[in-house]
Amino acid sequence: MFQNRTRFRSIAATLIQRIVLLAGACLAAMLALQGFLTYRETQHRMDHALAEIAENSLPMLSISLWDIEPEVVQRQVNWLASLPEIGRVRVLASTGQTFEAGALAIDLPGPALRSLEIQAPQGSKPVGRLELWIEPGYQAAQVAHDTLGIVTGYVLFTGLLCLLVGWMLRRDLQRPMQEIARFAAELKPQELSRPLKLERPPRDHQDEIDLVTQGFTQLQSDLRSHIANLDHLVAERTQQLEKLIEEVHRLSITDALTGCFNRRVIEERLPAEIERARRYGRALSVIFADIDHFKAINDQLGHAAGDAVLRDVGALLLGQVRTPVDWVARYGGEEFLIVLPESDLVHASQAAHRLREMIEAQPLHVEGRLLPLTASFGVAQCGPDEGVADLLARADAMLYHAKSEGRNRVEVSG
Ligand SMILES: Nc1nc2c(ncn2[C@@H]2O[C@H](COP(=O)(O)OP(=O)(O)OP(=O)(O)O)[C@@H](O)[C@H]2O)c(=O)[nH]1
Repeated sequence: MFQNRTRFRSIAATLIQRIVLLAGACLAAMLALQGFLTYRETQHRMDHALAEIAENSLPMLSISLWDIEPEVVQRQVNWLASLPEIGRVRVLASTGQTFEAGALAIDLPGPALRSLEIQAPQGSKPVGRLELWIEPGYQAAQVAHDTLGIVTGYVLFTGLLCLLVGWMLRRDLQRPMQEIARFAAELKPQELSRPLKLERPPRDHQDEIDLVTQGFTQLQSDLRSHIANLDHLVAERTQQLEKLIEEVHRLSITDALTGCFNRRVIEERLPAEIERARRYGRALSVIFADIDHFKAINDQLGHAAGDAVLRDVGALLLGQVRTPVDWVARYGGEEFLIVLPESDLVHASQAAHRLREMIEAQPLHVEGRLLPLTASFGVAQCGPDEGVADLLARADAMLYHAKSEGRNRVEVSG
């Protein structure tokens, strides 16, 4: 799921391994302790059994030895040796006779575990001595038997406990943690609203996994609002940028003084207009307008006054054309070009006359003075195969003609 240099192992698996190791160590310690205690208890039990056997055997042995009946004594010794707890039996009679029986060699086990005086029946004097050795195999078997029973219980209990703890760790820790990790790894930025839902048994309390889940949900919500803020910011910035681009574009095609289009628009837009008019068989005309004696205004009233005149004439022209079909551009100096798509020579000529009359009829207010103003116009309609340069040259020739004919005139290229 995750790319990492170190090997992955779940917390639950580590905890289960540690619990099993700890349980093993505890089991071993319990085993040793239980073995020791069982050994002690078995020894005590054997001692007690031995003492009982010896006490019970003494009267019979006393009679047999007093009556000097060796066969009976030997039979009794044999019977004692046949008891499972007894490894070896020896009776030393005061007459010097020895009676022995048992599987255990006498020199192996060391001194007798129990050695008792056998008194004569009347109890006046001893008639012999009874020595008993325990059967080590029997004791070991007893220890093993008792220990095994208890240890089997321990092992079963510990194993069961480990299984239970392992199952709970997997259910309560491993599975939810894996679900959280899988959810986090597969979560896409556009899915931040998808809630993290864990399948957990009902509880009356919260735990660390609930805290992680809540933290994750909080993180998702924070990320969502952060992304929403960013989106909003991007949209706002994009809008500002679009406005700026629009403004930059407007400035790049606008003459700063008059607000008309600049020369660049003439170069870019006029050829396209002519092409469109030709393709659809429509008329297109242009008008050159040039303020008369503008140099005199500059010279007499100053350059600022000249600028004001240019601004006012530009505004007047812009106000009179049929925008956005017709458009006005400052050609240079005090000369304007008015482009009239969809207009033939008659309409263009009428428009030029109307403009001329308006300029003449509205003397401009410049620096508190009323300034009479006229302009000359040259009009031309685009011919069937005519290009931009030829069309402008013809209109310009008409303007030149109007100037030479006395100004404040409209000359139309026939
Ligand atoms: N104030 C101002 N003057 C300008 C600007 N551009 C050109 N001019 C001036 O406009 C004047 C044009 O003079 P001319 O070409 O002789 O034209 P005119 O005086 O109008 O004479 P005619 O056109 O023959 O009537 C020049 O003096 C230029 O310096 C401008 O942006 N502002």
